[in-house]
Amino acid sequence: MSDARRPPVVKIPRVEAADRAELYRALEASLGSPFSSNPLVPNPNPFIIVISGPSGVGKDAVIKRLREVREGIHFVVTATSREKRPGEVDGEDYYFVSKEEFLSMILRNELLEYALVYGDYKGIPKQQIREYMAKGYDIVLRVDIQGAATLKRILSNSAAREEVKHLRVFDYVVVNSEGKLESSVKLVESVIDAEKAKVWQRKAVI
Ligand SMILES: Nc1ncnc2c1ncn2[C@@H]1O[C@H](COP(=O)(O)OP(=O)(O)OP(=O)(O)O)[C@@H](O)[C@H]1O
Repeated sequence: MSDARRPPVVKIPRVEAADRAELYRALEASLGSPFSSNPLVPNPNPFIIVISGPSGVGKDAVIKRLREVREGIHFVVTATSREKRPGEVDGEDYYFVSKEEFLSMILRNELLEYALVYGDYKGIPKQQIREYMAKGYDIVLRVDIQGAATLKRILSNSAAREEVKHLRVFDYVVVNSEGKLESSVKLVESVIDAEKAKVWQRKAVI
């Protein structure tokens, strides 16, 4: 075997000192072939994206299109105590529950965030988020600006929580300009992709 075909001589780090990925890389390099075709970097964490903004800016339009163009996202269906309107579908538009049921969901701490809007309760069920995150889905939540501020506080990890006082509520601003829905949705997709490619990923604990 000529020198050119021989795997390069690689210094193997000390087992006690090196982390597992470092050790695998060194062993693979010295053998000249990988142990497995699986990447060493784990899959990115499922991601929670909160879409918020004043009424009429196009939140629903952006979410509707995002669902059409992107796989692997789950749009959380809000629970509400208001009456179902004609044409609305339970489990699709909202989960319709009685006021008593809603209050017991609050007591059982089953809601990530809730609000009383014109006498009716609206809230985000935690179980749905847990279930879909466990399956690897990214989660999309749609809330008003007040809800976004609450979620930012809840979803930020404890290290970030200390800084939150100095941060503005939002991480990104997408301007949904008149007639530019496609580019708005593309920008939202880029935000998701960039966040998932981060070395230090956010990890929401629900
Ligand atoms: N980029 C855009 N260009 C033109 N029209 C748009 C654009 N985005 C949304 N719209 C239209 O603007 C209207 C309001 O949008 P949408 O209902 O999605 O807003 P929203 O933020 O969800 O509002 P609300 O909070 O009141 O429910 C809809 O008729 C929608 O089709």
